[in-house]
Amino acid sequence: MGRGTVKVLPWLDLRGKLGDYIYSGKVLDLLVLHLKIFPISLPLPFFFFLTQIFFLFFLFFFFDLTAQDPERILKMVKICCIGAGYVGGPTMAVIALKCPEIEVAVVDISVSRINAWNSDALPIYEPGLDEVVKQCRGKNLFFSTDVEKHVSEADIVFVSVNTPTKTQGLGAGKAADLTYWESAARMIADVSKSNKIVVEKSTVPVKTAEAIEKILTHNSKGINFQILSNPEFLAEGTAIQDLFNPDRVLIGGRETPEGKKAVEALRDVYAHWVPVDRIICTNLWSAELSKLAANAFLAQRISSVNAMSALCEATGADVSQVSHAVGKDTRIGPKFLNASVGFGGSCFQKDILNLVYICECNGLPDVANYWKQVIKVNDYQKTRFVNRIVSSMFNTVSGKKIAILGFAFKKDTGDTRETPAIDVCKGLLGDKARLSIYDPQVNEEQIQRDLSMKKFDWDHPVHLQPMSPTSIKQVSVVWDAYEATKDAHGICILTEWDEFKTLDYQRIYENMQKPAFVFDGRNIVDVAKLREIGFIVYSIGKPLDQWLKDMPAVA
Ligand SMILES: NC(=O)C1=CN([C@@H]2O[C@H](COP(=O)(O)OP(=O)(O)OC[C@H]3O[C@@H](n4cnc5c(N)ncnc54)[C@H](O)[C@@H]3O)[C@@H](O)[C@H]2O)C=CC1
Ligand SMILES: O=C(O)[C@H]1O[C@H](OP(=O)(O)OP(=O)(O)OC[C@H]2O[C@@H](n3ccc(=O)[nH]c3=O)[C@H](O)[C@@H]2O)[C@H](O)[C@@H](O)[C@@H]1O
Repeated sequence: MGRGTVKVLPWLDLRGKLGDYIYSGKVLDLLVLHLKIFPISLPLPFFFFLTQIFFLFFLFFFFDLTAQDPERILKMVKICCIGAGYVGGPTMAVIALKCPEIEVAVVDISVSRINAWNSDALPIYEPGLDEVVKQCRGKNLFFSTDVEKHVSEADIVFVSVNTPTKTQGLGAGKAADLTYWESAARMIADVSKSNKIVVEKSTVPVKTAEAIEKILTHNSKGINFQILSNPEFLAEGTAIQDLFNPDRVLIGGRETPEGKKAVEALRDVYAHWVPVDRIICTNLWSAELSKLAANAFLAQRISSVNAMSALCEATGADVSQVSHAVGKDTRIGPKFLNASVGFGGSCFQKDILNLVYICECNGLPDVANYWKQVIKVNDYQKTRFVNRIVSSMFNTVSGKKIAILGFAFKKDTGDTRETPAIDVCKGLLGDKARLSIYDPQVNEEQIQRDLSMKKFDWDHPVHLQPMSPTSIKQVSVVWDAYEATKDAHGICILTEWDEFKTLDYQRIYENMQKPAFVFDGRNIVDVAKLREIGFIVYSIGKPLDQWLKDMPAVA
């Protein structure tokens, strides 16, 4: 490998591109490039032949490509990623697409997941993913359960396994459970016969690299392992876009000559499509902590705006107007200021709990308490939403049908991990409501499983999760918003799917019990229009109907 020094100047960047064409055998592309540079040669075959020869000489001798990259010519670089999940799958597919000369194997202990990756129905729904996988699968992208074989053959091993919150023992409810990480590290040490770069892709506590280094070096049989931290910042629903055009790529490594070489090698992979000024190289601990910090900052913005939404309802202000005015300040910026029923997803809560635990372990209880508040406000927001529903429906929803529109934690994903819908549904079921749930990407089995699973149990490999949870009788799952809302007393919008904006609310109103309520947890409906139809509308952080003012919710 080794275009590490190559990307600094534009003409050297061109050399990199030419090198890629040569190494990946794209002879036709090379000829096209040649014609672009010497268009005059097309009608003159002899001149074309001469300039082609000149062009190749120019490449090999002037730019001295062979001397720069002897290893790349002799040996195709192999990457293996342990963990074919929401991060491992899309990230490796994009690396395979952007680096045709690199062979990428994604491995997992879950047979069903790997089978799905090898089928037409991929195991995760992510816009644009299908096309990327289809372009590379079977060429330089492979999905396999033969974990050991692919790890032993790889030059770079990414580890992208689950890092759930511990549910038992020391640090239960906060600390990260590194069981899967540790078992992956021990397996790497066991099967390796050549030097490797091991990359932390999972989100891990600060100093995990040190622990992993110890496991690897104590079991290494003389093999050299370099550990890098390369946290992932993609968001679900926009993963492919985020991977194609990341705000930054972060690589942390040891500040030794070997560590720096390893950082350079990984930087070379990303440099195939990410501009070098967006590839940030730091020490290991900064990279590990930056990931936790980034998620904590993002979640904090949502809790801040959600806290404001409660104040808006109390005062008659409109949270969307407040967010807009605040976000116009260029120091604050407009993103991530949408009030909601609460943030969900597999990482925000888990990573903040992890951060809190690290602060406590480092004797910083005040810092820990500061971050804990972000989660407390999130829980408050979900409880507040449920209380608002129950109190406005005469303080009881017992036996009433409530339509739940949207169950995924955000639009454009089928992921339900830590979705606020779970807590809202559980709250309503606790008050004996009957729920009719519709989400365009989440099926009944998943919803029943989510509503019966214990907190944090979801974050384990699929085959280690409870197999057949008892299904909840008061919950039905339907495949149409109109079916879900038929004869319902109220509607809760819990995911901001675009299709919920354009439903025929007049038709829905006519088929509902009266008074008919809409509780919009995502601020996507046209409140004035719905009120005109006859609905009593609650929209997070918006001025309240007289009805709602008369029935205050106790948070
Ligand atoms: N989901 C997301 O959007 C993001 C997640 N992350 C982090 O990335 C890591 C992975 O997250 P996801 O991909 O969402 O999880 P996931 O649950 O979708 O995937 C993890 C995969 O690892 C496999 N696995 C576990 N132990 C294994 C072992 N020893 N050998 C082989 N395979 C094994 C599991 O079967 C599972 O398929 C977590 O640390 C998470 O915090 C980081 C950024 C974004
Ligand atoms: O570490 C991770 O797992 C990832 O977590 C988040 O990505 P993700 O959880 O996929 O989705 P987000 O777009 O961040 O949304 C998280 C939650 O916050 C909610 N949200 C988001 C933005 C907003 O303004 N308001 C709001 O309520 C969303 O609806 C969703 O429930 C981060 O955005 C990623 O950078 C990070 O890599």
